[in-house]
Amino acid sequence: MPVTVRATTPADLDIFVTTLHAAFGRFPDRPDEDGSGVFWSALEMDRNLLAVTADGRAVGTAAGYSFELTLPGGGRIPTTGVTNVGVVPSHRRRGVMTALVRRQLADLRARGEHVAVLLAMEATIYRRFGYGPATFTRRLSVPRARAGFDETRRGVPVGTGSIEVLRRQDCVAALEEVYDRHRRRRTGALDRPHRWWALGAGHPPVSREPRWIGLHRDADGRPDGYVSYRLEDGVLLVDETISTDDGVHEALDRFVLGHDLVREVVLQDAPSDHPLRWQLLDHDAVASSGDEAWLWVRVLDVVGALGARAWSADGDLVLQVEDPFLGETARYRLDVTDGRARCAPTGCEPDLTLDVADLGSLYLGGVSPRELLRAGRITARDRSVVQRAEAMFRTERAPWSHHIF
Ligand SMILES: CC(=O)SCCNC(=O)CCNC(=O)[C@H](O)C(C)(C)COP(=O)(O)OP(=O)(O)OC[C@H]1O[C@@H](n2cnc3c(N)ncnc32)[C@H](O)[C@@H]1OP(=O)(O)O
Repeated sequence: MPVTVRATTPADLDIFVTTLHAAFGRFPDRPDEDGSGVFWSALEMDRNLLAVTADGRAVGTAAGYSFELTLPGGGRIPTTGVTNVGVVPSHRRRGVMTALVRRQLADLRARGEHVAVLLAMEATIYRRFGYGPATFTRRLSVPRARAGFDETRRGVPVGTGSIEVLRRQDCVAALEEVYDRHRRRRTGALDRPHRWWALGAGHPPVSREPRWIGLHRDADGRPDGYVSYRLEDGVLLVDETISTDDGVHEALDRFVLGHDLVREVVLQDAPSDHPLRWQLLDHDAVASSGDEAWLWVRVLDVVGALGARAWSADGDLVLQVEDPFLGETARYRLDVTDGRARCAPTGCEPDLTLDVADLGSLYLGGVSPRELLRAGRITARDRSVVQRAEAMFRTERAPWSHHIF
């Protein structure tokens, strides 16, 4: 049965939420009277889509949030966080999602956006639509009894700040401000618009669920980091540790790893390059699990996207980018001088040939071209090209994203 995809308005909120929850098999929570209090409260109803059957039944949804994404080199671009894609079980596998995604990608291109991003429910769904996994997280668990820091390291930070334990609701403004400073500097991070904090939308510590916050302040008393956590049956679970400085980050890690009445500390969704095991006396005390993709990137405009980020090495590359979902193939010449790129369509022979989803994976510098070559995902003219690509795409730190939307 053919469906029509149409944009929603605020008047569609109820039908949007009901259809979405039917797709997920859940009953919709209702937000508080002021519109706050559940993760989807920050929906932008002028940006969402509904798939409707010929007899007027809503059977599918897709949403977009307006975010800003931090790129390698610190540039920031507007991007859409795609989410709430759902098709009611009675209408699956008939192309409803495909119709929603096709319309959404066209809309996002019309807005002039270079990339779209999403968090995937299942890693098998989104590659076909041109999204590639681009940032990664892992779960780090440490038995507290083995959590001693190695004080003989050459670079043990000299802490001049302090940590205060507060309830989440008593320091929201400080959390918002610290997060905002962090995300402007961290490649792969998304902003958390004020509206999310004001509504308590999203997940802790943005949402209003009770949390303890270790708020770090510098020597002048200015907040410059925090850790959001709770204790469950002797396990201290960290939602996120946010700071703009490695020394502050270590101070916050020391704080949770030194907490009394705790058997184990779990850093959920930690960056993939967290140096914790190199900071402890017992290298093997840190168990890493749950390695997974977090942010998936979909390049919409190759010229705009490649021109917007900074590059770690100068050089030139010709990329052939294949986009089977949109039925497009094109070659682009990338010329990098002093870390900035000029990118333009070309007719030259390609150095690298890759799917647009793999370009999305490489874009933020969190995935190595060599690894994709070894995996058979990209092809290269010769080895020297891969070395050059490796040096150019690389970023100093792994990109990390931790906004749940
Ligand atoms: C960013 C986010 O919102 S993540 C949340 C995604 N939503 C959910 O998981 C909610 C529960 N699931 C659903 O609502 C639906 O099954 C959806 C949205 C995942 C898919 O909707 P459908 O309308 O059935 O997809 P559609 O018929 O367009 O299928 C497109 C292709 O994706 C494939 N596909 C669809 N769902 C899945 C899946 N869960 N895993 C792997 N492949 C899938 C289909 O087989 C089809 O492949 P083909 O083109 O080779 O034939």
